[in-house]
Amino acid sequence: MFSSNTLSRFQSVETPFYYYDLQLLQQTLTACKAAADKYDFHVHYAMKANFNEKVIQKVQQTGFGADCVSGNEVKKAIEIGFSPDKVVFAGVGKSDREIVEALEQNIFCFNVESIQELEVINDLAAKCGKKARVAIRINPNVDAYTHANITTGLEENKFGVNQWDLPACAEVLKKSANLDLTGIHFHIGSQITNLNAFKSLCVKVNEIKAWFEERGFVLHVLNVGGGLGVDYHTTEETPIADFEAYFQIFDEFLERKSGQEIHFELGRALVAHSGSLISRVLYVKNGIKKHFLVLDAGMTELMRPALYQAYHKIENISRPGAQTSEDLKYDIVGPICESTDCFGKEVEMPESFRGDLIAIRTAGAYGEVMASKYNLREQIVSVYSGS
Ligand SMILES: Cc1ncc(COP(=O)(O)O)c(C=O)c1O
Ligand SMILES: N[C@@H](CCCC[NH3+])C(=O)O
Repeated sequence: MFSSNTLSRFQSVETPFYYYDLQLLQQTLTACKAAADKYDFHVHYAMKANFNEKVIQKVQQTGFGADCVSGNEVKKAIEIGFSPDKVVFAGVGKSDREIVEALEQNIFCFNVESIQELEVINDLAAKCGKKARVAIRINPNVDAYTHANITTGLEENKFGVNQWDLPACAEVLKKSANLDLTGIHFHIGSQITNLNAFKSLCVKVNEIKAWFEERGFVLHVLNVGGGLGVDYHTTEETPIADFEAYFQIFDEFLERKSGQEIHFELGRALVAHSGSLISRVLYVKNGIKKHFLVLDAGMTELMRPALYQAYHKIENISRPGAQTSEDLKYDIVGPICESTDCFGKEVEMPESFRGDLIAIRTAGAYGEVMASKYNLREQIVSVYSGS
């Protein structure tokens, strides 16, 4: 729950807005860093999860690298202070301009997602008089047991080089004078809560690593991506993900040679719980079959429920401690001209009124950054505490 100071501060800010608990963010980053350091693991923060400046500044100060998925993310990371040798650039559709700009910045490495991309990077690096460090992103065909829309490591997904293309990939690597192979890269999906998925990933990485090493390639880096999920139901009870249990799996199941670095690309688990979307009830519509709370925030501010039917805990923070009843359930909707503009259906809430403040919790990852201008909505603003 929010402190009374925070609640009274909320009264003076125009809704909707994102609220970030920077203290919780710092505790989360510190916990992750300590757990990673224990195994000498390297974490690159997946900037796509949240590139709010205050958030990424804290991430940068913790000593993590940055995992970027567009030229603008690469630029932003460097601008904020991430050292280029801690910046990696992934994505299935890097444009020539984005590649050249990243080459000019001397980033640590491109996570390359197709053989054609490998050839293009080699040509562009030659033109720039550079050697591009590359890791091959491989599609391991490992089930992440997560929502179908956020699974990335199955053969039907567009991401990475398929295993049957590895011989051709090795040929291109051997003949490309302007490529320098740093290692191999994997990412099987997001919001993964069944840690067995990561065990299966380790088994696959061991196999593929051996394949490369048998052919004389030296792999300095094994990058196993991100994907660690958070519990959206227990925002207060488990505000910090179990990083120790997560890293321990890789320590136990991943084979590494001495000197070989293990890299991670965590996004959601680092930032999700520290963000909430704060909104106000504009209207209460009581019907026979349904009661609706119409908020001033919509799918334009938080798209996850509309996009993946994602669950977020919704609280009426104007009525702390007020009783809920089985008989009073609301559909919590926004003002956007779409029927999917709904944050939750049949949500048990205390009786709510126009003007009440509503918090949509665990919205720090893939929330603000996925906001859109649809319906010519206002630019979303952010409020911070605990800095
Ligand atoms: C290549 C890559 N790395 C890292 C991430 C971060 O994932 P998460 O936020 O689930 O940790 C993603 C997003 O799914 C991704 O596509
Ligand atoms: N945007 C997604 C996750 C996709 C992660 C990026 N590959 C979410 O909101 O859960």
